[in-house]
Amino acid sequence: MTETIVVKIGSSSLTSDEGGINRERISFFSNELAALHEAGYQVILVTSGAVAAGFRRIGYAARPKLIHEKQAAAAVGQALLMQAYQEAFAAFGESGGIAAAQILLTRADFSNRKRIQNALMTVEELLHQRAVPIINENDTVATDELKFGDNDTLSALVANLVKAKRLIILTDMDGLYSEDPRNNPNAVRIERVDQISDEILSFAGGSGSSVGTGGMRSKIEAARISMRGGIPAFIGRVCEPGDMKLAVDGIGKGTYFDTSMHNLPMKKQWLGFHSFPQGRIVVDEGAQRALLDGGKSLLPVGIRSIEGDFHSGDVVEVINEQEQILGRGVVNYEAWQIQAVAGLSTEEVKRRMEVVRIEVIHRDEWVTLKS
Ligand SMILES: Nc1ncnc2c1ncn2[C@@H]1O[C@H](COP(=O)(O)OP(=O)(O)O)[C@@H](O)[C@H]1O
Ligand SMILES: N[C@@H](CCC(=O)OP(=O)(O)O)C(=O)O
Repeated sequence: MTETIVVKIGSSSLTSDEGGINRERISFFSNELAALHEAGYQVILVTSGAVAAGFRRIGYAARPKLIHEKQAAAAVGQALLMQAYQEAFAAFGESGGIAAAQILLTRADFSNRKRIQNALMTVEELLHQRAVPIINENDTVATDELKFGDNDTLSALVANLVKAKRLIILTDMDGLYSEDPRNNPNAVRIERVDQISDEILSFAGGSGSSVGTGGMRSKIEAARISMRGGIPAFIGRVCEPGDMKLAVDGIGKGTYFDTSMHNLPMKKQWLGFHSFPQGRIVVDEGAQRALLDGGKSLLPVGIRSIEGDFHSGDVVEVINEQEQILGRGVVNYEAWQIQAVAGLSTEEVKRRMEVVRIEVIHRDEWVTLKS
């Protein structure tokens, strides 16, 4: 089977701080992507840069802050960005070059089964035809509260969706450092990460440039989503010819995030990444072990307390007493029912209440999110 690589390029690598596209950089990255394409990979690009590319052209002096101004800038910049990629990719391959295809997605598209399946089918057909799908958030329609905001998360969701061989997140730094090197030149680079611990998260700061948005923090969060879905990730820099291939081959300039997880089926991707939890269940250590290590269902006996007023069939988040998120699942009880039976043994629950299923969350309707 042909392997797919998802590459995410941030605004800071494609545009200048003053606004506008850096055509040289676009041409360089397109060269690097074409080399992967020619090596036989299926290549998907997740690109930022629409706002940064468009704000000057539309007449703003600096990157706008207001949502409608950003959306207007993105509407202008997205066209400029695609035009630049179209021109750059036209130079490769046979008869007219590699076709670059625009796909604009929102968070709402991922939550809607039909829409995301349609998007996936389109992406697969484009890859089959040896085109390069170029994905960005659909900034002009994404509402503030539902925005990805940065494209790091979007790229991890895309990598999961297509079951990529690797997610490559490119930025202006050659990997994750123990601290932002812009603030501390003595910070050391982390070569490999196999678990996103609190320490790793504490290393990551915000964006260093005036055009980037997410900084290292959102990249680490993206790596976590990717790893959860069984997709190894790389965060780093591609600055010399051949660097992209090295990054894919596991010897690039950056940090590698390894995973021993299996790919998540579509249903569990929805549960883990796209559903909207209606409440929280706090569980004890025994229940945590059963859910995380034992592949078991959640029973009333392991429940300490609940938060929120949810109904049977809703998605809830499960946390431990230290408030760490363990995962999400579809709950089989009403919130008031759990309140009545929390901490009780299965026999006692059955004695007190008529329930359709004894499991509060069945393991088939559960996805672990704690790494
Ligand atoms: N621990 C860290 N290691 C490396 N870079 C970091 C770290 N913490 C914060 N950063 C900053 O994250 C920036 C990259 O994120 P961002 O500006 O959002 O770029 P992009 O536009 O490529 O997504 C770097 O330029 C750097 O200043
Ligand atoms: N969709 C937006 C992405 C916003 C952004 O700047 O993201 P990033 O540079 O990846 O932190 C755009 O194209 O401008």
